[in-house]
Amino acid sequence: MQQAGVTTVVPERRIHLAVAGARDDAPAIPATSEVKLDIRKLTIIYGQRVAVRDIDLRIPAQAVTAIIGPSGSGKSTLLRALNRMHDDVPGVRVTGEVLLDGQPVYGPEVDPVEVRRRIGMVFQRPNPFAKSIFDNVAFGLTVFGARRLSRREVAERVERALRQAALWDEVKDRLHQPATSLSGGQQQRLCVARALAVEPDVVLLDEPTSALDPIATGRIEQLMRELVEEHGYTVVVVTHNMQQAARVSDVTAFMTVDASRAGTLVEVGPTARIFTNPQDQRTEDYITGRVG
Ligand SMILES: Nc1ncnc2c1ncn2[C@@H]1O[C@H](COP(=O)(O)OP(=O)(O)OP(=O)(O)O)[C@@H](O)[C@H]1O
Repeated sequence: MQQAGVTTVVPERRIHLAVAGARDDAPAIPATSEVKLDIRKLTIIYGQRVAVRDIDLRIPAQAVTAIIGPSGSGKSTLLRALNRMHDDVPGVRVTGEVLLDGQPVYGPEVDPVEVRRRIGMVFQRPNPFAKSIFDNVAFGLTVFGARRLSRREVAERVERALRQAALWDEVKDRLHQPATSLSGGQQQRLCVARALAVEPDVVLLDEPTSALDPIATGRIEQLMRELVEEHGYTVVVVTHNMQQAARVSDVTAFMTVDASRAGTLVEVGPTARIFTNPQDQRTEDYITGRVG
């Protein structure tokens, strides 16, 4: 991971982005790159209020996509719509389409539980259950499991998920201790492991480091890259932290609030381009700290 800041030219002006390590080594997303999630005309309404309007966004497979934007621009609302987290909230209406590998996530015959197995989620604050480390990771295997796994299969899945979440070495000798005995950063990696145990395709992370110190934050950032580069997951992360978006993501989507206070997507593109040569004035104003 690069750590240096980048000085760059944004139309006719030199701006030192207060962005450590923008991923200028990241390849541009080729036009043919596989689309994992295809979001079409997605609108999300809370009661009478449109929170997010007409979002068209394609999330590439096996890449980290960051969603950035000011508070209230609907980043979390959009993220939650991707795996139907709004289904159980009264008064929330979602229109438009989300396709996962070309298949509608909101189709009438689609089981939302299966959607959530394929699209896992990690929240802002680590939220382990009041159970052991092992049982936290094994939990989803009982909820989502199509068939009952043997004890050995469960143990193998738990170990694999903990390894992928870069936590195995720290917990392998204390798997039956309470999850609450872990540090905040370890708890957050445990939550990642819990999401991975059911073998999803996509991992959504909603401000996953906002409650963590810089070292634990760095570990989660590194983990996001490993999930993509070593294990082939598709990662979507909502973050307030532009340095984080620049460090970890391949693609950045910038959202803002329109005149009617609905969240809209302003632009999306390879992260290096968004941070060095944004096409829209609103993006430039945000990344250079003039608004936000
Ligand atoms: N459950 C809810 N009921 C009603 N309105 C909501 C609900 N959740 C969010 N909103 C509203 O929807 C809008 C978008 O909120 P959201 O949390 O998605 O934005 P955000 O960009 O993620 O903000 P932040 O960066 O502050 O987390 C806000 O105006 C918010 O008040």
